[in-house]
Amino acid sequence: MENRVISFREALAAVRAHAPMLPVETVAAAQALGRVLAEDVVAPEDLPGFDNAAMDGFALGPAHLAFPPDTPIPVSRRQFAGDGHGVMDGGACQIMTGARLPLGAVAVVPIERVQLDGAWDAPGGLRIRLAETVAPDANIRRAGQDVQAGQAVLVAGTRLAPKHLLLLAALGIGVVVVRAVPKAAVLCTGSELLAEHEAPRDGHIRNANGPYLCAALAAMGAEVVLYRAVPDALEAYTDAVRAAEAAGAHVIVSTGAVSMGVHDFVPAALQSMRAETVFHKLAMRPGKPTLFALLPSGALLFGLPGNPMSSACGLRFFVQTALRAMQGRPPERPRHAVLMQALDKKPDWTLLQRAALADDDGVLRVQLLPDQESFRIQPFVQADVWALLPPDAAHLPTGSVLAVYPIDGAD
Ligand SMILES: Nc1nc2c(c(=O)[nH]1)N[C@H]1C(S)=C(S)[C@@H](COP(=O)(O)OP(=O)(O)OC[C@H]3O[C@@H](n4cnc5c(N)ncnc54)[C@H](O)[C@@H]3O)O[C@H]1N2
Ligand code: MOO
Repeated sequence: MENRVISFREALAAVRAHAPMLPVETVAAAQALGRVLAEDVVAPEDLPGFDNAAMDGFALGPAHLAFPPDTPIPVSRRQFAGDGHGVMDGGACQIMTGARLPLGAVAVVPIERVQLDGAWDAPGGLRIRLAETVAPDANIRRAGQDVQAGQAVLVAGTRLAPKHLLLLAALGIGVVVVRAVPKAAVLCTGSELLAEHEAPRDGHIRNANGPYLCAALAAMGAEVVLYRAVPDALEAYTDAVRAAEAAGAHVIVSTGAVSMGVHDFVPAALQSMRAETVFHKLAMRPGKPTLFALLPSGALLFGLPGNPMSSACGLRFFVQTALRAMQGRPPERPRHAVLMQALDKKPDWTLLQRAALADDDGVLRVQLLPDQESFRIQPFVQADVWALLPPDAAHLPTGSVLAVYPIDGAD
């Protein structure tokens, strides 16, 4: 490990470089929500699969389009969605939205644009008159107009959202090749910690980080295989790390005990386990004492500082970066927003501040919230985004453009 205090960007790059790619597996597309594609998806067929009507109305042949206005055209057949292809036989064909276009049809006119004479089941049958010209191809959805067979429709690294399942189902793709679900463990250190249901005792606090980290990891697509509160003792911590490895965790997230306190034993515990510490201490806030280590088992260990915002920020940026990289996802691209207040900041430090976003007549504006200390939970709850104040600036004037990141990073 370098002894130098490294930058936020260098730390992100180090996490990305050390994150191992997870193996691939094949799963049912219907069960694949939130999973990450390991391969491009190529359309096996056209969408639509056949020429069909876009409106309920009448399919017309080329001769009908040339008729003078008001010429009666007999309706000789009907075509419903689900029918096989039929053939035009000289008359018009009453057709329903989505029904396969009969061979020889060149346009569809909506029912409300024609005058109806007679009735389908009456003697003499149904005739239509066109009040206006109908253009060739009108209201026809052509095969392959949406997707063409052989086209790459989804790229490897895509995290499957409901919209992707729509496309897969339409194309009849029942299975997809995805990355394994990353397994995570959450270890919260601190002899002061109580479970959330316990009554407060003198000097104790409730373990707030644990439930948050478990929920945020699940939202990021990880499976939490172990969650444990760990008293302030080195052996209890090493036991918990071993239990996390035994549970198959690819990523172990611990909170607390990484700073300068008498009980800040995480660095020593990792040394005793022969872990390789990649970094410990960053020029960033919150999260200055953040630690990242590689365990001999191959698991990644994130030692996040105990303050709730320091843990939340470390999970949001470092653990999320690792989970993305392990699943072959590209690095996250932030949005950008215009800063609404001027500020001075410590040069060389990256600050990640809780902020509100506002859409001001199409311009995205970011307002940093007051009270940014890392013990405060309330501004986090009120925030829409983390706003990144870059290290190269000591003064940020109003109107500066900042990168902003959704607060939970669960996309
Ligand atoms: N002398 C120094 N003191 C501190 C420094 C420093 O550089 N020199 N750094 C400060 C910074 S910055 C941070 S961040 C914290 C990090 O401390 P630790 O990671 O060692 O964490 P703890 O001391 O265990 O806890 C810090 C704080 O967070 C509360 N906490 C811990 N776990 C939880 C939990 N699961 N849920 C809710 N709250 C939790 C804990 O009670 C403490 O108040 O160190 C500073 N000190
Ligand atoms: O880095 Mo600590 O997280 O500033 O409070």
